[in-house]
Order: sequence, then structure tokens, then C-alpha cells
Amino acid sequence: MIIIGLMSGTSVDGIDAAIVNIEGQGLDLKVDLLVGQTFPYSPSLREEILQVCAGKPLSMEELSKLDNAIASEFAQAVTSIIPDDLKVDLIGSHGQTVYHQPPQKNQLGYTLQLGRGDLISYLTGINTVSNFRVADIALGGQGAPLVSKIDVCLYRHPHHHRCLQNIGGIGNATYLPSSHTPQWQEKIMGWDTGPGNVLIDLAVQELTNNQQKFDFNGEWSRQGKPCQVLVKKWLNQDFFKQKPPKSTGRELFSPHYLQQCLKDAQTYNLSSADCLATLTELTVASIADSYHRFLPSPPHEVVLAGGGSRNSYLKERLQAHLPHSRLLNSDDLGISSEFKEAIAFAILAYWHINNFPGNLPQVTGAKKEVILGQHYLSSR
Ligand SMILES: Nc1ncnc2c1ncn2[C@@H]1O[C@H](COP(=O)(O)OP(=O)(O)OP(=O)(O)O)[C@@H](O)[C@H]1O
Ligand SMILES: CC(=O)N[C@H]1[C@@H]2OC[C@@H](O2)[C@@H](O)[C@@H]1O[C@H](C)C(=O)O
Repeated sequence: MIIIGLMSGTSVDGIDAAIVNIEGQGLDLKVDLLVGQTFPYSPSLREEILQVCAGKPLSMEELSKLDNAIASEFAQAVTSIIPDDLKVDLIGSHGQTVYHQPPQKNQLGYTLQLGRGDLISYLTGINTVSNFRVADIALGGQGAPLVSKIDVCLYRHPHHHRCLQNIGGIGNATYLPSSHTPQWQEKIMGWDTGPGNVLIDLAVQELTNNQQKFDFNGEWSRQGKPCQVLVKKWLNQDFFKQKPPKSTGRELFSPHYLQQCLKDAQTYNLSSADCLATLTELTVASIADSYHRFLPSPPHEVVLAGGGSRNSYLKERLQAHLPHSRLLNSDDLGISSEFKEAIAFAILAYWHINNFPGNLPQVTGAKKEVILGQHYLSSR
């Protein structure tokens, strides 16, 4: 079955689209990426999304317009990526997260992804599954990370204990014990580790007056020296100490959060490069620290995906924090690190129409497994 997976993540840089051929059942799938392409958002739409994520209030009319504008750009990505001679059976669209509130003691979580699937289905003429997170939220779950069950499907290994580490805007990890471990499936874990590139990106934008969007290959940070005292102070925050299940977003790791970090950096007289090195160190230390806190033993392999896997300084620092693990890129295992999340939403759509649950309750904290997504049938 040919499925297009669509994803725009917390970096809000654009729509990742992946055309995937999927065959098989349940966790035993054959998944081939046929085409992958990123479609940057139009600058005005990106700016609007970032402002809304940072708390800009909207009227209902403005909200509906934003929802439609995002869905239209997702639909355009679909129309542009499909080769003339290919028939696509289904779309799985994550949409754009603009708000995410994890569940609290007695309160259900709230998560909002814009780019409505009904409009994508209408505009493309292709059946579309979207809104994947809410069914898990309805069962008391975090609604994230969802990719962990896909990780089980694509990366399980008979002998190696693996961590799949995504470093996007936000970081998230899945721990997969080797499949020869007794009751290995019960020992799988997953959680959001905290900031991926979000704080580094916000700092670069602030320091360059928006002339640069990110620290290419970590070249700027590499010129600085991380301030370990500050990293230790920052790691002392509740989110990092909280046990999984846990998820987070730009609501916590926000422009306001960055301002606090920059203030702290001033007290220590950090240069711009030192400041970026320290934020990069927070990202890698929060990942490594969560492994030390929550995993039974260090993973043999850490498999990276997401934009942060292209930052060689960040990778070197992560390796320094995880001396007992071999660091790999997902591409080394034949799965695109760039399109992994888009592929994941194609698989979740496939599972939806095959009535196979997409969440892992031990990861999200949901009361039970559930079929994820809402299915919109096209009239064509
Ligand atoms: N060559 C590079 N060097 C350094 N950083 C890079 C490079 N390429 C991408 N990045 C970083 O990766 C980020 C984008 O990552 P990605 O596309 O995985 O995020 P996302 O999918 O939006 O986030 P999430 O996984 O949290 O939803 C960019 O904002 C940038 O910070
Ligand atoms: C609410 C939301 O959009 N969460 C994203 C975000 O980006 C990374 C991390 O935080 C992860 O938990 C999740 O995305 C991936 C695809 C997931 O659900 O597995």
C-alpha cells in the first residue's frame, strides 16, 4: 500500500513528506521510502505559527483560518511530491502542534495539532488519517511520544539494547532492550528528554537579530566552552527529574525560558559562543542524564535522528556524556534520519486502517492500547 506521511515538528521549519510503500501486519512490516521531500512553510505562515506557539491569542475566525492555511500547505506538499505515474492510497498527517499540555494529577492532557485532515482529504482527493494524539490523551495518556511503537517495529535488535534518540525541536527517546531479553516488550520505555534544538535555535536567532536560524553543524558553539555550573543548575528543574511517562513542548522550552538562560549566562559573563556551547551542553546532558536516571543499564547503541543528528559538535558532546554507548545515525541502519517522523505517520495511518493500536501505554501512560487517528474519506 502506498501511503504519504506528513509531519511538521516543533522546529516549525516546514512539512516533511514521505511516500512510503508498506506491507505486512502489526509490528512485522516491510517499509520502503520511495520519495522524501521537505516543503518549507511560507515565511508569513511560519511566523504566525511561532507566535501562536508562543502564546499569541487568536479569535475563532483567526484560528480556523490558520487551521485551513496549514492544511492547504500540507495538501500542496502532497500534490507536489506525487510522481505522475504513482497512485497514492492514503495520507497520514500529523499536522502542526500549536499547543501541548501534558496531563496533570486529575486533569486530562490537551493537545492541538492544526492542519485539519478533512481539508487535506478534500483538496488532495486522497483518504486521510489525522489527529493521532487525542485518542491516547482520552485514555489519560500524554499523547506523545507516539514514535516509540514505530521504533519497536523498525529498530528492534536481537542482541543490542538500543536507544532511539530524536533531536528535533524537542528531544525524545525510545529504549528498546534486545529482543532476546526475557519479557523485552514490557521493558520498552519512551519519553521526551527536553530541548532538542529549540533553545539553540532561539538563541542563534536572538544573537544574530534573526539573520541566522540555527547553528550550522554546531560551528559557532564549537568555538565556545560550556559552563558546566549553569548546565547543572538548569538540569535541576522539575521536568528533567520527573519520571516517564512525560512529554513537553515549546510551552515550557519557550522564548521566555531562553531569556532566563541568557540572563544566567550574563551573570557568568559568557560570550555568545560560550552561551551556545552551554545550551548545546544542556541538550546533550539532559539526554544522557535521563538515560542514567531511568534506564536499567547504558544502551549498547544510541541511534540518532532529527536535525540535531547533523550537528557534529552536539554529537561529539553527546558521545562524551555516553562513553559506554556507540552513537549511530539512523541512516547508518538504512532508515532516513530526516524523514523518520514522516514515515512514522504513514505507518500510524496504515495501522489505523488495519485496526492495529498505535500507542504504547507504558510510554504514554494511557490506560490501554488504542487505535489512533481520525479517518476522512475523500469523495474522489
Ligand atoms: N546541519 C545542521 N547543523 C546543525 N543543526 C541542524 C542542521 N540541520 C538541522 N539542524 C537543526 O535541526 C532542526 C530541525 O530538526 P527537525 O526537522 O528534526 O525538527 P522537528 O521535526 O521540527 O522537531 P520535533 O522532532 O521536535 O517535532 C533545525 O531547527 C536545526 O536546529
Ligand atoms: C505534542 C507533540 O507534537 N510532540 C512532539 C514533539 O516533537 C518531539 C517530541 O515533542 C515528541 O513527543 C512529539 O513528536 C513525535 C513525533 C512523537 O510523538 O513521537
